[in-house]
Amino acid sequence: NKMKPRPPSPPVHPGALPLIGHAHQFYGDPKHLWEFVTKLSHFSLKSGGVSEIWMGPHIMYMITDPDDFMTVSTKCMDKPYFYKFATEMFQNGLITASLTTWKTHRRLLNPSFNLQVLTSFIPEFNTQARNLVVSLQSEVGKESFNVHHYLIKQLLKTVCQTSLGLATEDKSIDVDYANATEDLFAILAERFTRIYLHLSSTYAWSSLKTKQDQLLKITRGIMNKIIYRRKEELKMGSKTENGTSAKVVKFEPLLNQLLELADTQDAFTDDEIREHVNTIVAAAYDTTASSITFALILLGTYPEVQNRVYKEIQTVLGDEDLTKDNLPKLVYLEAVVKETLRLYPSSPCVARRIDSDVKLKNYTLRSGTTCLLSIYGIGRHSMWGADADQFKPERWLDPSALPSNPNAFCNFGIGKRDCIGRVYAMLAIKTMLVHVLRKYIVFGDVNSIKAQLTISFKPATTSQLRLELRS
Ligand code: HEM
Repeated sequence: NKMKPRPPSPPVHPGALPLIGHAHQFYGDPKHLWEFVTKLSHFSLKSGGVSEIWMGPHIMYMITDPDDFMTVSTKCMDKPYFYKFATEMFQNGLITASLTTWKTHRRLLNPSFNLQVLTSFIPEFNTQARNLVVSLQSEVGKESFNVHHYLIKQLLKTVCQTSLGLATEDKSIDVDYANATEDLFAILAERFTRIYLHLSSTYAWSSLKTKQDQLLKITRGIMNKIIYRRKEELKMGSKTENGTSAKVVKFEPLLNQLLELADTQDAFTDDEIREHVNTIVAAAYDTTASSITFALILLGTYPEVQNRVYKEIQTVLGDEDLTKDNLPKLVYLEAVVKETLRLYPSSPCVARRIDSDVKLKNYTLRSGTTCLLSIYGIGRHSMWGADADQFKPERWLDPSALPSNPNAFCNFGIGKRDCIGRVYAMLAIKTMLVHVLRKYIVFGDVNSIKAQLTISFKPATTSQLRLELRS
């Protein structure tokens, strides 16, 4: 018999039922979803980096091995069927676009995220961080409060500024847009956890779909108005040397860059521009706000780390603003941010469609399945050492103490379909932290925080942080 033996299947997560597989285990609120994802990740880690779960008849693999993570990220660029749930929301935006559209559009968008463009945003990051410090003032000396709430609002404003370049007095993007986007994320997560809503035919009749349509009308309406107005302004030549009609803006916002590409290279339609801006705003503010929240809570839990960050800020910056020259000198702050992301990844799990058999180190993933890549699991892998679960920013200062595997830190994804905003995120996170820590001492206890997963990862506990004025 010359037939090759079938490669072994990865260990199956416990608790599968006939027909529905593990679908019932997904069912629950966002806190439950987070607990379940951590459970799946730990099972995969214990199973040598690959495990299997069944959403009804559909096979999904869970990967927590860095090499296998890299193999899947580079070989498979398309997204699985449940990303399509977000297609109505983001259409041809980078996250949900078809592979063909994605290839051309990613190439066109990459220059908008180069270092020169991003460093031109730093003064705006400083301004927004100062606004955050002012708005936090009312919490000084009070009980523990919901700092994530403040960060969501401030980061949405920041990302909208750099993406849209609205004048300071322009309130086009405000509570309505933020609330609608948050609710849309919650709808996506809820649909994912309810297998009977995976079919578009059943979803079409659900109350969730009705709510989604109403919310989409709001977000589209707001964005369309802004784009239309900007086009008119640019046409009328009110473009200033800053590249925008907004009087005080000193950079070229993303929207203007895209309109220019549309004008000169016929690169995008108006709808596509809206879809890109919408996607980028949504991908940016939520993840970044969560990361800053967890960094502050961790600094509040470990006062000696907070002191060391503060001392570094004093030595490197004194009272100066952040600039492209002094930012790279904040090495301990960078270590704190990376360590926060490693343990509390704001994008803890991404997924790929397996469209042809993929050979991994010990298993072969079958074509027609889905692969979940657990960023959370890689962050807790034993390659980080016996102290993998502990918050120790110092590990980043000693390269010999870090895992030798180049894919160990994969919080922004790996390969061509990685995060286009990784440098943007690092700049924004650091700027916000510097301004807050310079003004306040923060107190928190990370062990008292429950987390939840609604597309991105965030705190579920609302008492998160206390603030005292730094004297
Ligand atoms: C701490 C903050 C952030 C984290 C942890 C994060 C993480 C990620 C990850 C893991 C991916 C890959 C998704 C996948 O493989 O399916 C991704 C994609 C993406 N991110 Fe981020 N991100 C962050 C901030 C940002 C920011 C600030 C922006 C924009 C300014 C952004 C825009 C995007 C976009 C557009 C994609 C899709 C890229 C593509 O498919 O070509 N992200 N992000």
